[in-house]
Amino acid sequence: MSQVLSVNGLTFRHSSKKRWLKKPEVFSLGPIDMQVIKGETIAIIGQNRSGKSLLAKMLAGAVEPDEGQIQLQEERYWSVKHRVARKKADITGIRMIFQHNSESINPGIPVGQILDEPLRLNSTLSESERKTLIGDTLVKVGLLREHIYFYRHMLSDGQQQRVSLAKAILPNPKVLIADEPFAALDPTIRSQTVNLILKLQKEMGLAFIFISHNLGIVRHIADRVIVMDKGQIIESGKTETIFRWPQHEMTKKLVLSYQSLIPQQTLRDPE
Ligand SMILES: Nc1ncnc2c1ncn2[C@@H]1O[C@H](COP(=O)(O)OP(=O)(O)OP(=O)(O)O)[C@@H](O)[C@H]1O
Repeated sequence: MSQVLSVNGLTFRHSSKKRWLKKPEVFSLGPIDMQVIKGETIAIIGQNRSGKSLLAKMLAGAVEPDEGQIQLQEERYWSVKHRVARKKADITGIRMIFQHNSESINPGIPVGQILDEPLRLNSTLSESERKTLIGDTLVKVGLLREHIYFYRHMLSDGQQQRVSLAKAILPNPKVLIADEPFAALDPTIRSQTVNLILKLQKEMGLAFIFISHNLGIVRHIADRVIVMDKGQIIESGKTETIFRWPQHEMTKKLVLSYQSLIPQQTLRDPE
């Protein structure tokens, strides 16, 4: 099994300077160690403000850690010691999608242009190659080539989610990170999106790391679960092991509150 991502000693120390308009508060995260294998799905769970989003942002390169190292395959993607300038290939290797996906789609620009911009900046492809790639990617996420002419207001929530996904997978990343990707979607679109991501993972060998409060989805699609509390990973393991034999008190609490939402009949059913 090939490892795509390796994280060692990743640490973030809160400094009020970093968020000068927000209320000062003390928060530090890590040190975090984690390994990700090609094609696997990892869920990050935990209570509010446990540091899940911050970890995701550091992995995606949106927030700079204070210490540690992130290695994407053999390439050092980020390291404090070496302050390596991230190469284009590295930046496109890990991509992130957000919960409020419509905000990531500029309302004044047609879909084709939105998708072309990062390609234009990060690749050496010609205009016609980019157009073909964008069309193919739209089809891959279940949209039409003609959607390049559409503006945000002409798209449904589900279609907007697909555009965000298309944007994320265009540079053919190794790892896709998503912060609550299913939370804002209604149940039908949610299950379509889940299936779409599973399909893309199979086709592209994409590793998928997602944050979710929806433990039903977590149990359904994650191979492994990472549990966070107060900026630390307090427990991690195979999904079924975590759900059946949670060790840490916080994990027990999360699993119990999830089980209380499942109809009792389902719980008592023999396997
Ligand atoms: N860019 C940042 N700079 C400094 N501090 C941050 C940054 N992003 C988040 N934090 C701090 O990290 C802490 C954890 O927040 P985070 O959003 O990671 O939690 P979370 O586990 O994702 O919570 P939720 O489930 O509510 O989304 C908070 O105290 C927040 O203020």
